[in-house]
Amino acid sequence: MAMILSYVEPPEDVLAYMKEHCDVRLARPRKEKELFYNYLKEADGLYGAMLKIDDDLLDHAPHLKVVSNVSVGYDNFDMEAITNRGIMATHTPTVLIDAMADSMIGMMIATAKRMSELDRYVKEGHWKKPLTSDMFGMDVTGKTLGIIGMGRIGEEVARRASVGFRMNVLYHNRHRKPEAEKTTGAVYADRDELLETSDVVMVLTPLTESTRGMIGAEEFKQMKERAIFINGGRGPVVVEEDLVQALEKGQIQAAAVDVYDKEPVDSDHPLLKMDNVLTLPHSGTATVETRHAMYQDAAEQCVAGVLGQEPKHVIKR
Ligand SMILES: NC(=O)C1=CN([C@@H]2O[C@H](COP(=O)(O)OP(=O)(O)OC[C@H]3O[C@@H](n4cnc5c(N)ncnc54)[C@H](OP(=O)(O)O)[C@@H]3O)[C@@H](O)[C@H]2O)C=CC1
Ligand SMILES: O=CC(=O)O
Repeated sequence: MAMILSYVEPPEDVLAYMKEHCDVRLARPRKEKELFYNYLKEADGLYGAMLKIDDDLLDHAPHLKVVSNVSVGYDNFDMEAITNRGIMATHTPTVLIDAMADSMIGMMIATAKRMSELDRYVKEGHWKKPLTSDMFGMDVTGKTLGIIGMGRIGEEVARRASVGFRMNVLYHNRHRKPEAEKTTGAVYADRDELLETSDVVMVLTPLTESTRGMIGAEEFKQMKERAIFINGGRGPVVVEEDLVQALEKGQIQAAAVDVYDKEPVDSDHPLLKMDNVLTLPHSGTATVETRHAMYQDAAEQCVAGVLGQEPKHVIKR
């Protein structure tokens, strides 16, 4: 019987589904290192999220047919190492789109309206008189949203923003998307135009060699002084130090961050000390329904892969 090694704990029903088709072993690569590597020697499928899958790991996995990520992002995969060995890589691009788009809109509204700051203001007992203008936020309705990396998730953000909030939506990718322009109302812009004219700049690219560090000091300088910056893609797409400096210098108004260079983020990270920064714990898809759907989707693909069938979302290089 084919064996899947899971390094995450899937919901019970998902685990039961996998067990109907395969032998399933659970082991954590750090906490149960020896056990993990023992199972890896025999594994046909590897199931989980965030673990670096590279030559070092694959050298211990001679039978592996499929690596299944419980996420859409796959920057933890060394795709060359994986495909050179004839292993399939899969991910979960469809089931999380709405949850993630909702989170991006939520981050935009919460930051523009200074909601976490005001929440603390009330809870800490400072609300003794009507709010003064120094505590006011910014409207988003009718403003300009710039999306860098308008893919599956970005398109849903664009749709929500243009229909729901009557925002002018600009986007920048390496390639134009004429169909998506028609269905979402988003307008293509070059990077400079997007950075210079957007009231809210949102980053939703994957982490790749071409996006690493793509938003840094120069890009923050180009943004409006009242701009809100939101990173929902991956931490290293943004030069974190430059974001901190841009906020300290008042080059931008505020930020919302769901992803960091190092996760979990250190508790003394400067971003965590700033009132005008909403800091979330990589929780863009963290709803009961969506996380369950991601686990199930990745499980179905892992099972298909080890049984010699074609999984739904094989990552093409
Ligand atoms: N915070 C969270 O919890 C979550 C984060 N994510 C992150 O969001 C990312 C996006 O997901 P998804 O929308 O499904 O991905 P897609 O692949 O559908 O979209 C990514 C978009 O980025 C664009 N892009 C890629 N490279 C560049 C570049 N160098 N410059 C400009 N644009 C670029 C691509 O267009 P083109 O190729 O034309 O450039 C594409 O339109 C994931 O890879 C993941 O990192 C996803 C889910 C949850
Ligand atoms: O970060 C989450 C993902 O699905 O990618």
